[in-house]
Amino acid sequence: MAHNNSNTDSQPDAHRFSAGRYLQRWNAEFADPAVELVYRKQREPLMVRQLRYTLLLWALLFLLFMLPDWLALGASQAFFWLATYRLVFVACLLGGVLLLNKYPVLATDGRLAMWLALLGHPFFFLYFVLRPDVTAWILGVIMVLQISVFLYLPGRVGLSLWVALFGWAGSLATLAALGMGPAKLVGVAFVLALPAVVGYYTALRLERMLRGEYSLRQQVMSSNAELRAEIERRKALEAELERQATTDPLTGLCNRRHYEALYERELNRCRRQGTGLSIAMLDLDHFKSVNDTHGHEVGDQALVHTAEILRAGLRCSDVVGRFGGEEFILMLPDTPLEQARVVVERVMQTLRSYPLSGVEGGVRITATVALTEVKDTDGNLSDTLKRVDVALYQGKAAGRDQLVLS
Ligand SMILES: Nc1nc2c(ncn2[C@@H]2O[C@H](COP(=O)(O)OP(=O)(O)OP(=O)(O)O)[C@@H](O)[C@H]2O)c(=O)[nH]1
Repeated sequence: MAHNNSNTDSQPDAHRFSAGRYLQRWNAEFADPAVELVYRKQREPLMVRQLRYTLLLWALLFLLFMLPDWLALGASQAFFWLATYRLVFVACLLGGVLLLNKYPVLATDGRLAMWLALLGHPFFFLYFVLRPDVTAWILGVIMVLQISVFLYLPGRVGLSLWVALFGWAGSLATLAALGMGPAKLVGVAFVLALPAVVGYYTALRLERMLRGEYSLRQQVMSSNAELRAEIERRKALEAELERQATTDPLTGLCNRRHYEALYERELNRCRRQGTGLSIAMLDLDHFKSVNDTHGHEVGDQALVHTAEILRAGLRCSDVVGRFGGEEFILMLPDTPLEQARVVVERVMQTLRSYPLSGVEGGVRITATVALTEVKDTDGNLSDTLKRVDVALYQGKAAGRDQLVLS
């Protein structure tokens, strides 16, 4: 497979990870290098810890095994060479730990561990030369090493394979150089190959499992993110639908349906608390001529302008609505008629004082307003509005731009 886009974000697309399908067969690494890098980055802290312990353990074992050397070889030249190799190699291992602390990426990159493992192997080849009496033991140790290279080096099966091949070939070459016969060499080749093969396939399965599990986790996380985004989108859509269902699209004020619901709620509350609820109907004067003179668009602007003045001139708890046309309705909870009158007169005055700008000469707007306080006999909004309509009609007939109480 080939992916062209190299995404190094911490969460690459889910479809790039369909449950390990994109793992390379021979080393169980992601075929997409970008995905492989992201995966290694995520494992880095754990791998650094593990590799640090492994290197320190190797260093300790290398030092400890100096004791059997001493017991077998005493203060001989062979001991000196082996001890020197041990000390140099231990120094390299400790250097590796220091490098690892400074560059944590070396843990998952795998090459530091590979070079250290390659450096450690010739020690055993030297052992073959200096201790021919314990060849079988050395072969045993190398077999353990073959497996441990796969199990303890960080998840780069491909690199571990090189180390195992080097140990296998180096051991055979050394033993051949020391005069081992072909029959024995073939036997040793098989014996040494066995742990390498077992180690390789075990590590391959382990790495495949780890990356497969990582892939699944990424898919789940990505699906969750998509789900969350979809939920957010639907919530926004619902809110928008709700807004459209309850507001007048031109002015953003409450529409009639919503207004009636709010009226019910406020009326019940005001009756319970014994406070007055006043309702005013505001009808713009000669609005037809605004449209006729300046055009429908300016007429719309005048409606928006009026809505802004109404909203700004009232309390937050007051409710302004537009029932269509050039009619606005004001609901003033907890406000008896006399107080409402003051408020409405103030709003009418503001309307008079602020003509619609942006049009040559401005558009002067006035309104006729009918105001009433909801009575106990009013069953619903229509009952109240009937009274208001009559008052409004009277206001219009009486010359407009005036407030009529009913
Ligand atoms: N621009 C615009 N005009 C509207 C809208 N709704 C209603 N109108 C206009 O408002 C005008 C209302 O006219 P009329 O009912 O005669 O009332 P008026 O001209 O204000 O006269 P009076 O109320 O008697 O003072 C009509 O020309 C409608 O077309 C709207 O949403 N936008």
